[in-house]
Amino acid sequence: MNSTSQIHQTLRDSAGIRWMVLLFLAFAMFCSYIFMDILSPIKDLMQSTRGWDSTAFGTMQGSETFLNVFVFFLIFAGIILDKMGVRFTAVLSGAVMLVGAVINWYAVTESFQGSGLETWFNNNLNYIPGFDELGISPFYEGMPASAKFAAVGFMIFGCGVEMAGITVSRGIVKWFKGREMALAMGSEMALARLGVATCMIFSPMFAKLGGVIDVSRSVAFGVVLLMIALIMFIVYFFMDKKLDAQTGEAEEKDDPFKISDLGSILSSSGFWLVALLCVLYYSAIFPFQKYAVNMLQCNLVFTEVPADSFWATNTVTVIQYLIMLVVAAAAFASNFSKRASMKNGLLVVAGVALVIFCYMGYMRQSAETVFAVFPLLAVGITPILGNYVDHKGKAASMLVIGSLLLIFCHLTFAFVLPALKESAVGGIVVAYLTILVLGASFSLVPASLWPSVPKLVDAKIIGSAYALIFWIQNIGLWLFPLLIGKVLDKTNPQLVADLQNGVITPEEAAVSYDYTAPLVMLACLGVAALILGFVLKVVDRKKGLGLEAPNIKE
Ligand SMILES: NCCCC[C@H](NC(=O)[C@@H](N)CCCCN)C(=O)O
Repeated sequence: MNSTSQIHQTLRDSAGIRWMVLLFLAFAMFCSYIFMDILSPIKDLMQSTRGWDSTAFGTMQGSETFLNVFVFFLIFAGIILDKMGVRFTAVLSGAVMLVGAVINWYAVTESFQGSGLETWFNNNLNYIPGFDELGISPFYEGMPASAKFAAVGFMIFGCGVEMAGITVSRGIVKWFKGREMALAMGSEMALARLGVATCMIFSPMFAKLGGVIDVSRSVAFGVVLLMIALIMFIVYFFMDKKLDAQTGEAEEKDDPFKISDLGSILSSSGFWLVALLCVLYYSAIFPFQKYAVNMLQCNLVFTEVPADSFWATNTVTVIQYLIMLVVAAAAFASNFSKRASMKNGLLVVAGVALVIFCYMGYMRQSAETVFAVFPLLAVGITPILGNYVDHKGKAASMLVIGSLLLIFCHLTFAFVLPALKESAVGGIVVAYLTILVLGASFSLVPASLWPSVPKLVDAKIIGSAYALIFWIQNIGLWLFPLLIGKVLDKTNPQLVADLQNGVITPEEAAVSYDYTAPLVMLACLGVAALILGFVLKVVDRKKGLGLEAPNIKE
């Protein structure tokens, strides 16, 4: 390298540094995704130890999006991002997530029970004028105090995590535009999915550690990870500062945010189609994810493994997690291997490890470990599909295929799985296959949707564009966990009555719901997303949006 090219080299021109920056951002998102779903695999324990029924659980989970949607926090987050820049917003989002998480943790601790704070929450927040009338209050009369306070923490965390999401997206565009942008976004999402799988495995383990159930241990684990996420963002802060010093750029100063920028985003039909498709698709995935473990518990018969069996030990949990890392690492590495034999070898290793992972999940007879395979497939293939979008394009077609697979999976869960309840092996096999196909769908849509946004709006307003899409998406993410909880209670009236009258225990009730109605509702969202996908293909052709074109011109 001669001295002139050294002078023009910036941090982002070095592939190693660029990918290291991605690692910091992605690891922070990995930690936040763990926290986001930390209570999902222990819904049954929340019911049996804290008295959260489906409505309380759904309301508390839905609160994550409350401030973002109804107080328009996400829109402000977009403005902060475009005004203050990526690095400031990254650190701010890390701090906000941590504050919310600590509150959430305290709410589910033993110390909260019987405290003055618990009494206060029991006596207050039972009626929120305006919000109650509109049916959008994140609290209701009779909601357990711990669920109310946890909801307060979770809504603060929700502001931080969504702010982090748009910030990381803009950060990736800043460091990777014109390079491997979709692969980088796919890799970031892959690590986030690994976070969800990690949480599915470790959250129940921490809650049941030492044979004593304490749900707050799981949340504490998430809080520690969020501290690490904040450190990652701080490290990113300094690297990003150095990049700006090298390039002499300061996007936020050169291109200050103007409210009129929002107008130019909103007048784009392509933007609207992508935003609507996003809300429909994600509403059928993330809210489902919060109930999926419980849905499996209700639709499959799990035989408790004897406490002295090898399959009941925490060692198995750790081994299974290591196997999961092999699946993820081998599939991920296959993207970067130039030799076909090496690539295929890595994919075979990933496939074999995946089968072992599934077998272990079956032997452990727990719904959490069966569902843990869902994000795992996405870990492996999201980067592969991102790479495909970078080099071959076809993003709009991938959105259509992803929606089709989504419909197929929710209908299988709704009608085929309950029919196989008596078949111990058949039920699990169908559950695994359907979860894997859903995982493929969950790779196709995100890998193609997010890298398409920079094609729809001007580069200088990308932060606001992501914020607006996230805001629209958050309306669905707020509504659907709540709706699923309500639909579950409404379509299981006998179970709810038996529980109230003490005919069945909370433990029995927790695993006896009929999930058909909520699943059909989610399949309908898939149908609407599919229709929008076709419309988007037509609009893309007519307006030449370039959604089917590759990101990298070769
Ligand atoms: N760089 C891509 C960022 C988007 C990833 C996307 N996340 C979201 O859409 C979040 N708004 C959702 C947060 C979930 C709330 N429970 C993803 O595919 O994960």
